[in-house]
Amino acid sequence: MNLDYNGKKPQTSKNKYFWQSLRHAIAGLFAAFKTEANLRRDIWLALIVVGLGIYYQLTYLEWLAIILAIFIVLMAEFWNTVIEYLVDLLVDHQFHPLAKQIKDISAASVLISAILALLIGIIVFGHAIFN
Ligand SMILES: Nc1ncnc2c1ncn2[C@@H]1O[C@H](COP(=O)(O)OP(=O)(O)OP(=O)(O)O)[C@@H](O)[C@H]1O
Repeated sequence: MNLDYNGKKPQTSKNKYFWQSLRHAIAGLFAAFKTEANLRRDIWLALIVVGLGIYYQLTYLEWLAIILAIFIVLMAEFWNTVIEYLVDLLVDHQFHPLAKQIKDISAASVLISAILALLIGIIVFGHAIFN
């Protein structure tokens, strides 16, 4: 994680303007993509799924289901990353049974979202391929 602020005083007060909130949210997006290999893998998978969707000419409702599935998985990955950082901040990488439980349950939420995406993918592409 890059914690170098180029000598500037880091901001710890609330954002005052929308563009400030947006800039920090985009910085968070880049930070997550830079550090999380799982997130980068999910983006590649999502791009492949979108390519297949274009190839099989999915309907309006099928696209809706696929887009929802992709964003639910990404949201779960982002929250999992947040929880991992929070736990590391709290226990400073020391072993703690509760830290393990929190991280494992958080990882389980990603697994559940991935199962949902897989089911949606099977239903949508199964229908598109065999009909
Ligand atoms: N402080 C800790 N105390 C106890 N167990 C921990 C601790 N930190 C990590 N673990 C265990 O190691 C696993 C991996 O932790 P880590 O923070 O590296 O997640 P990760 O490999 O980035 O997970 P993911 O694959 O979901 O991104 C956790 O699921 C947990 O079982």
